[in-house]
Amino acid sequence: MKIVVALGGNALQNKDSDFTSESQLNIIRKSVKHLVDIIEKGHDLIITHGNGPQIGRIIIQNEIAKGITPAMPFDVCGAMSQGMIGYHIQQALGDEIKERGKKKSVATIITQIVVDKDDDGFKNPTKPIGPFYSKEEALRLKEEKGYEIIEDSGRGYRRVVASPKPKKIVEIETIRTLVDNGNIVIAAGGGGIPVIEEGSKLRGVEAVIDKDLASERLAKDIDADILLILTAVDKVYLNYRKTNERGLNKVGVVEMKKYIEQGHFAPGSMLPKVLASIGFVESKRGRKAIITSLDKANTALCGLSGTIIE
Ligand SMILES: Nc1ncnc2c1ncn2[C@@H]1O[C@H](COP(=O)(O)OP(=O)(O)O)[C@@H](O)[C@H]1O
Ligand SMILES: NC(=O)OP(=O)(O)O
Repeated sequence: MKIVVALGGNALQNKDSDFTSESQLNIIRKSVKHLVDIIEKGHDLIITHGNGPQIGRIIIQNEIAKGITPAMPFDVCGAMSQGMIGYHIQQALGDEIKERGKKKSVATIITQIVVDKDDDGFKNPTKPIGPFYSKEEALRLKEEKGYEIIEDSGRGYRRVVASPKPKKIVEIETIRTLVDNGNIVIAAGGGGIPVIEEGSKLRGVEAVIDKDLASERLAKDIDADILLILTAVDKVYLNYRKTNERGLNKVGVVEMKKYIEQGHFAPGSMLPKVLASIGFVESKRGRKAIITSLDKANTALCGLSGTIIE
């Protein structure tokens, strides 16, 4: 099977207070073991990943360094996050594959994704980036730096930025060629670098695309069989974090759409995962999406855990 695996933040970082490069590589080394288990079952993997915490921190580094060295624009920070995270996944995955006596090449593709310059996402910022703040810190940053702030699923306050929808993956032919030739590809990291078309040229824009929606685009474009979204929770829940919380196992798209209308999924966190899953499953008969945690990925592929949307 051809599987697009979307790695969420918890596969890339330990906790919000431990952001060293060493810590990121260590957690990725643990995460890739689950991915190599999938590869050993004979599946072809295309890996995407988030970058919300990482791009937020790169932007903070740029803000602090202002006056010493020029600040890089958002699109360049997005490219930096793709390179940084792709490098660690590429190294960790390559080492794990070698250790298990397998032969497979791993390559990261710096990926640009075309967005519509008039996308509503530019007017209404929804993508949380960077660290979590207390309410007081968040209000101070709003005042001092003009950040847009939201409360993020009961986990604290975060800066939000524009998040236009992904329309077209610029490097799709390269990705397809590498996948078709048996390579493991890391692409559309951080949702891809958002670019707009200006005549025959591309121009980077100030935004962060949602990686789950970008993963849906990629999974459709390479004709994947499964979109596997790995995050911090083992399942999608109804009435999440309430006393009547209930995990979803196998769900059809009609039922899932009903739950969206009832407001069960938080925008900026679970909602894009559910929307990406529905979009992928609806696009072709036989396609399946799974939302689960990294440690449940393998059992979920056997239909034994996670939320499976068919
Ligand atoms: N209905 C829901 N079911 C499960 N998790 C939910 C739900 N609504 C919001 N969430 C939150 O969404 C989080 C996943 O989104 P996010 O942290 O943005 O993902 P990522 O792993 O891609 O960074 C979960 O860890 C949980 O805190
Ligand atoms: N770009 C993006 O969606 O990142 P996260 O998954 O880390 O939020």
